[in-house]
Amino acid sequence: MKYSCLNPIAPIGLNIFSDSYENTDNVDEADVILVRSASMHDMEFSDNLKAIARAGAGYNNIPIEKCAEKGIVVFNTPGANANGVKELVIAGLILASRDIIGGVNWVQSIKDQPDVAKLVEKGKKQFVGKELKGKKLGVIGLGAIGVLVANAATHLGMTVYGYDPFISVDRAWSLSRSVIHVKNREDIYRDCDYITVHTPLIEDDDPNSNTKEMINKESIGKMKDGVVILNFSRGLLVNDNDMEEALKSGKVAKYVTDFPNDKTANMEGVIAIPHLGASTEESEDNCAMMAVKQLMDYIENGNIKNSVNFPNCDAGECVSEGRITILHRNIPKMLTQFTAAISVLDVNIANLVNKSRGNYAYTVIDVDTSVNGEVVKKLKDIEGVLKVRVVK
Ligand SMILES: NC(=O)c1ccc[n+]([C@@H]2O[C@H](COP(=O)([O-])OP(=O)(O)OC[C@H]3O[C@@H](n4cnc5c(N)ncnc54)[C@H](O)[C@@H]3O)[C@@H](O)[C@H]2O)c1
Ligand SMILES: O=C(O)[C@H](O)COP(=O)(O)O
Repeated sequence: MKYSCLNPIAPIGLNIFSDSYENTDNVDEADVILVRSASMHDMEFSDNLKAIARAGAGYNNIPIEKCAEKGIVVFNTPGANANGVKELVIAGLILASRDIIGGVNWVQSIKDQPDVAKLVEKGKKQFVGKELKGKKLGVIGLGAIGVLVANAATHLGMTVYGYDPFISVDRAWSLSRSVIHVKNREDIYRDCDYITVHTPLIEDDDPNSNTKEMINKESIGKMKDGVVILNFSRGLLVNDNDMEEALKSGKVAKYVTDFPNDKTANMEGVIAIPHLGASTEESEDNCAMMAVKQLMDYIENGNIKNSVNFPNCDAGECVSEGRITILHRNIPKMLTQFTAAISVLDVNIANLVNKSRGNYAYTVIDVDTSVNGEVVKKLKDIEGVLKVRVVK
């Protein structure tokens, strides 16, 4: 098996690959690809490519539908970098409230003058800030990161409002009881001094699901004067023109973003961080290890965990004589056709697992004899089959 990395991936993760895996710089010959934020939208994928692992959370840099159509399973590593982002969000809250950046830059500007200590005491009043304790924080999106941010902020003495209409049961369990559950974004807009967004970038006609540019003229208009907005999710969650106007008028006091661009990097009132949320040794290690383990389990056993375009499926370790995996469309009569194709050739099915997700489905078939090319050909010829792989 050959793997290719489109971004630097932490060695502790790559070292998990056994001797059966070798690195290649030629993406066209790779069986699996590891990626962080490199855009894959303009890439052509070879027929040999079986899986892509995003060592991170957001996968908007990967064309997941196009991959599904080619039978390429795309994984991400949910939660693996959440603590790194949480800590930077807390730093963002503090940077927006205390003029640490202005103060530090000012000290640099006076450092060659005589009696710096005296100048500091005289000049520090220009950098007076506010405390977070007692302020209201709205967290939109209570996933791996949002929950950690919400919980941490309660320990800073903030009153925290949380909004997520799609929150998972596990996340709900881990959310502090001190977090106030709100059922619509408007409550957050109306009441909060700080608003932080932790949803994926989603473009959808349904305004409840859509997150693209959810921070815009209209939503900002519903917010408190002097609100602070933090965006450690994706730049496109915010309409930059509307933000510029709101910063100029003072409606928004500060905009903290981990995704600066040509416009926001030049805007007054913006604290621009160069996408450092997950750039900690710990997060990079966690993501790399999780990504490699998921890829190996898929290659060696056909198991799918944390895919973003195919259903999760755990058929266990492959102990039977043969195992075939089939990525296919989620349409009627597929299983009947698979079993028919296999039984015609006198092969006995020992175990079968079938899972579906939206338009796509996945079937793992364990057989009592080793799999021959004829079986594979018969399966591949079935309408709706996207990829057939002999795992063993
Ligand atoms: N700055 C960074 O370096 C960095 C690092 C990791 C993740 N991210 C970004 O942060 C996002 C969130 O990461 P995560 O690990 O918490 O992901 P996650 O999948 O655990 O959580 C996302 C949450 O958003 C919720 N959600 C989806 N649509 C929503 C909507 N319309 N309104 C409210 N909530 C909605 C989901 O229900 C889910 O609970 C990622 O998608 C990525 O874009 C950035
Ligand atoms: O979605 C993510 O996981 C983050 O944006 C991190 O991206 P990175 O791996 O390029 O730092």
